[in-house]
Amino acid sequence: MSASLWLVVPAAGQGRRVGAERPKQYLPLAGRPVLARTLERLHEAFPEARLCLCLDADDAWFDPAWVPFADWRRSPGGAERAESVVNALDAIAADATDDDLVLVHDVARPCVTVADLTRLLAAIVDDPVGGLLAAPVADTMKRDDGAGRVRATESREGLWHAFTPQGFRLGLLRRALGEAQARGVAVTDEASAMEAAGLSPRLVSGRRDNLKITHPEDLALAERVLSAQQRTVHTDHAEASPGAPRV
Ligand SMILES: Nc1ccn([C@@H]2O[C@H](COP(=O)(O)OP(=O)(O)OP(=O)(O)O)[C@@H](O)[C@H]2O)c(=O)n1
Ligand SMILES: C[C@](O)(CO)[C@H](O)COP(=O)(O)O
Repeated sequence: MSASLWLVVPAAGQGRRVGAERPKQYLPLAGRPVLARTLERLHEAFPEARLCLCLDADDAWFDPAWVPFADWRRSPGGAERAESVVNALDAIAADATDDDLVLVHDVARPCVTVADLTRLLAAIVDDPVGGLLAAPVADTMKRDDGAGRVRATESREGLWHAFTPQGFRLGLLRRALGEAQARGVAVTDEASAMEAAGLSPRLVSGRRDNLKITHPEDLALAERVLSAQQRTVHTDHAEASPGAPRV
C-alpha cells in the first residue's frame, strides 16, 4: 500500500495577540476568512491530500463550507499548539500508517505559496527525518538586558526563522511529540520535538512572505502579500507543477 499525504492544520488558537472580537483565523483577509484562504492554498497544491483540522470544541465561527477537501475531519484543540497537533495525529492514526507523510501547517499562515509547498514536499519525501520551510535570519540580532537596553549583539550565523509546513512521517512524529510531552519538554513546533528526540530536520529555504498572522498589523501586511502574489502567482505556480505528489 502506498503512503498517503495528510495535512494537519492547527486552528484552535484564540488569537490573543491580535486581540480581535473573534479568533484571528476567522477575520476577513481580502474578503475571505483567514482559515478559508489558508485551506485554499493547501488545496491548490495538494488537492488529493487528506485533511485534519484542529478546532476548539467551543468554536462557534467555523463553517464547513470553507473546506475545499473531499476527505477531511476535525479534531479537538488542546491547551497548546503541540497538544492540538497530538490530538490531530491521534484522530488520523486509525486510518493511516506510520509511513504516511504529515505536513503540519498553521492556519495563521495564509500566504504560503504553492511553489513552496510542493518544493518542501519534494525535499523531504526521501529524507529519513523530514523537514520544514524556513529562512535564514537577515537582521542583526540584539540581546536585551531585561530593561529595554542592548546587552549584546548575537551572531546570526546559522540562525533560521522556522515556518510551516513542517513535514514528517506519522510514526516518527507521533513518537517524538509523545516523548516530548512525557518528558515535559515544551515544543512550539514539530521540528523541536524531533530535535528533542535527537534528530535533525532538514531546513528547506522558503519565501519570507510566508508570515504568521500574530499581531494586529499582520493582517494588512498579509493582504498586501496576497495581492502582490496575485501578480506573480502564475510564474510561481507554473514552476510548482502541482498534481498528484509522490509521498
Ligand atoms: N491551543 C492551540 C494554540 C494554537 N493553535 C494554532 O497554532 C497556530 C500558531 O499559533 P499562534 O500563532 O500562537 O496562534 P494563537 O494561539 O491563536 O495566537 P495567540 O498566541 O496570540 O493567542 C495557529 O494556527 C493556531 O490556531 C492551536 O491549534 N491550538
Ligand atoms: C510553528 C511556528 O509557526 C513556527 O514558527 C511557531 O513555532 C508557532 O509559535 P507560537 O508561539 O505558537 O506563535
